[in-house]
Amino acid sequence: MTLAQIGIIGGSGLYKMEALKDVESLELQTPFGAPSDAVILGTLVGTRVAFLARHGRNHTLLPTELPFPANIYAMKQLGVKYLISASAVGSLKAEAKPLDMVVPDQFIDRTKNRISTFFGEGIVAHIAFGEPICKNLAGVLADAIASLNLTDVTLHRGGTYVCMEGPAFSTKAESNLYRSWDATVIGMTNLPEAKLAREAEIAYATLALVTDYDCWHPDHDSVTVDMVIANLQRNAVNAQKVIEETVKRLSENPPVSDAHSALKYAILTNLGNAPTATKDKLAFLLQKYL
Ligand SMILES: CSC[C@H]1O[C@H](OP(=O)(O)O)[C@H](O)[C@@H]1O
Ligand SMILES: Nc1ncnc2[nH]cnc12
Repeated sequence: MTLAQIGIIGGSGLYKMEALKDVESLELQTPFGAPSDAVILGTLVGTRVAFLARHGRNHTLLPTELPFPANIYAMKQLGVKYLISASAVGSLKAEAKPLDMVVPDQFIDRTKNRISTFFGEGIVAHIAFGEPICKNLAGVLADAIASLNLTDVTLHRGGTYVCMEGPAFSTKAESNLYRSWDATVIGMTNLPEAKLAREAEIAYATLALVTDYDCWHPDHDSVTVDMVIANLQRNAVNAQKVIEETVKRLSENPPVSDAHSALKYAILTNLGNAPTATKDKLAFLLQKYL
């Protein structure tokens, strides 16, 4: 049963969607454990959506501690087909200034300790990930941002998000290295989420909200949390407006997405002979293919 077709994962600063009505709080369990916190089901501009605070509503989980598989599987269990991730990021380019919004189209993986697949235990799959973000969902998100004409906010369509392990911010040498790779923003969370969402055949797009210039910038010797927090609060207000407008557009005109059939040619194992326990564990992902 589908409880919500649109999911929202709120990152640092976005722990709650103020405009949700008819709210239900679900303490979910998945075969991959419990999600970061209760999933909040609610109505936004007439559409049921599922909201999850990525680090918990009281921000208690480090990026490395995040239960990414449980978070994405929980969204799948609810019937989510489109997932919007709101995330705080540092900027690696002068033109992407604090408070700006970036809708990235690529990732570079610099994580070390993340689980970013549902597969294993007798079932092997290799999803295509050349285009890690759903272009159509990202287009709806970017158009929604553009339509709002937010004060002090410039929209940047496309760009590369470097996903680092953290929790410490980068060194200057690292920050300059990522700049030399032409990356646009840096964060600590979105890449494992995007991979798992693709395996779960959920279209995924990132609303990257710039909080700081990372440490490469001549005005910043290092990134500090107090610098980030001041901008997080303004970003959270803007993010909610953007999400509301995006949900309205998605419900009026749900886009097609390659992500919705990502497993079609990805599974190498003959599922007929695969371990029953693994098939049961992955039931929400595999049901179409069994
Ligand atoms: C706010 S400082 C660093 C913290 O913020 C970002 O989190 P999220 O992507 O959940 O908004 C970044 O990835 C770090 O986890
Ligand atoms: N400079 C930065 N590096 C990594 N993650 C961030 N999140 C917000 N700012 C960041």
